[in-house]
Amino acid sequence: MSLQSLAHAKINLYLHITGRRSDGYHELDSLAVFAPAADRLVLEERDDSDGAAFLTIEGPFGAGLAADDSNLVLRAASALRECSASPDHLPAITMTLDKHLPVASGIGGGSADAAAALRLVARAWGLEKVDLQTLAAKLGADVPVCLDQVPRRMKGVGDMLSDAPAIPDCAILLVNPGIAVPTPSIFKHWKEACHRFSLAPELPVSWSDFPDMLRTLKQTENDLQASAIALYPVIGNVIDAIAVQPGCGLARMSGSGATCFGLFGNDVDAQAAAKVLSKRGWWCDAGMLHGASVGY
Ligand SMILES: C[C@](O)(CO)[C@H](O)COP(=O)(O)OP(=O)(O)OC[C@H]1O[C@@H](n2ccc(N)nc2=O)[C@H](O)[C@@H]1O
Ligand SMILES: Nc1ncnc2c1ncn2[C@@H]1O[C@H](COP(=O)(O)OP(=O)(O)OP(=O)(O)O)[C@@H](O)[C@H]1O
Repeated sequence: MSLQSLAHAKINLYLHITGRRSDGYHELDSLAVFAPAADRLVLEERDDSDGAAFLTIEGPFGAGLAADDSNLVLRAASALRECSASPDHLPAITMTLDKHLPVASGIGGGSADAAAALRLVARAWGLEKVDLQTLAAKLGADVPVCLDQVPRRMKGVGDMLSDAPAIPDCAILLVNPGIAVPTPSIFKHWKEACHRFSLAPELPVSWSDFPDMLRTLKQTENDLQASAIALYPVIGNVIDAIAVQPGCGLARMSGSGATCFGLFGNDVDAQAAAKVLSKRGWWCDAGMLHGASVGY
């Protein structure tokens, strides 16, 4: 048996830090959407029935990513194995991760891979009844939202998901300047430099069109953006370069960076901007939002 799934990049259209928990983690309010850019995970059954899971990694961002127990794909398989009544008799599996998303870049690539692994391994091992949302939350803050890969509002530390407003047709450009940004360092800088909590914005049930969505989003921010720019000034250059591309309605950083995005009313403008900015040696990817346009 062979199964496969795409693990799409998660983009935080806005990210407000709304509070702090006793364990040190910050409460967030964010609107997560998914870009067309994706890793691909393929699962194949082996002949053995000892519950073993193997991983091989390939693709443009595969180098330097360990295929050992630290990889979120294998951690997802382990978490599912623990849910089985007969873990040593499950079909052995090999997974191949084709890595197209830059690592540690604010677009939740590892989380998307973990969610894809949960979806595929649960099918391969007949564990579809397992509560994947609970397992996902244990694997990482962004893993629950990556299970369904549709726009969602995220609260808490990413574990409280609710419906997003219906999103109009919209294209997205992703740009990464080639630096890995560790999330803890950005939160640490924010805590020391700013540490002012934001309010959660009011969102409508739906946006009538692209300009309507932009009006709301322009009243929001990514609260981690200033800290990321302070530590990695090139991120500011990337945002400025996206903002001046024809048709760009909003340019902002996703997550804790360094990937930034531009929102465009149509795919042609987004593709043209990707062509221009990739000449600067930056990783660029453009296309229509994945899994959006509900109700349009
Ligand atoms: C910023 C987001 O990308 C928004 O989608 C995610 O919340 C980040 O999720 P993530 O990469 O899975 O983050 P983790 O690896 O769990 O967190 C790394 C570190 O960032 C800080 N951290 C992270 C998330 C959060 N809500 N509050 C925090 O204070 C903590 O110091 C934590 O130890
Ligand atoms: N399959 C994987 N793909 C990418 N990173 C992984 C994977 N498994 C484990 N990791 C580890 O997770 C860390 C974060 O990687 P990831 O690419 O998910 O970061 P991110 O895009 O900044 O996430 P977020 O948007 O949630 O902050 C990396 O430092 C990497 O070592």
